Amino acid sequence: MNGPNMIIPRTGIGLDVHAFAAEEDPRQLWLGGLLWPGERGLSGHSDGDPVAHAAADALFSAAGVGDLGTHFGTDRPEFAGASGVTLLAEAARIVRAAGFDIGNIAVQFVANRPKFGPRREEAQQVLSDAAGAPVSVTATTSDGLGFTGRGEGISAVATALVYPRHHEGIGQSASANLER
Ligand SMILES: Nc1ccn([C@@H]2O[C@H](COP(=O)(O)O)[C@@H](O)[C@H]2O)c(=O)n1
Ligand SMILES: C[C@@]1(CO)OP(=O)(O)OP(=O)(O)OC[C@H]1O
Repeated sequence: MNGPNMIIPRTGIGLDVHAFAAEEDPRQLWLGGLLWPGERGLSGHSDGDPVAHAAADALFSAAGVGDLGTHFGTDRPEFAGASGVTLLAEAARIVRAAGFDIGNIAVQFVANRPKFGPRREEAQQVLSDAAGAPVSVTATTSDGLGFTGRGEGISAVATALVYPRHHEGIGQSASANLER
């Protein structure tokens, strides 16, 4: 039952896909907030980190304050080459400014490589520091199927849980608080 003083958490979802850059392109791979030396880079306006981007989009979705394009559009030259960690930290700042606290973020990416397991703790630490809340990351292959199976790109999906810091009028004030 929803009492007048009950805090109702909100979930959000984010999905991001980046294609691998051409083989001759010197872009480096950024994934889960980490640099992966020797791995082929992903294309993108920013550093192309789908894990960080999906996490940021899940936060925006949970707070109901738009999405990645709303806040970090590709028409904004200041985000060219931007680090996914920086975008996630900025997304968390925006969501908190809109009146929400962040419970957690969970991300799963789909790729044949890099092999993520050995660097999971490192990635989770970097992303959790950026979000100021626990971020967990899991990885899977698509069993050789689809664009991820063919090694054409990497996809990531994320969920986030946020909850309003103050109960009153949060539905109306989320956008207004963004301006403050
Ligand atoms: N890039 C990846 C992909 C997967 N893993 C780990 O391997 C496990 C098995 O993958 P399946 O595709 O067969 O589910 C998976 O659960 C991950 O632990 C990985 O580290 N890096
Ligand atoms: C992050 C932004 C902005 O630099 O660019 P991309 O790196 O291309 O990433 P995408 O996931 O397509 O999201 C759009 C933009 O907000």
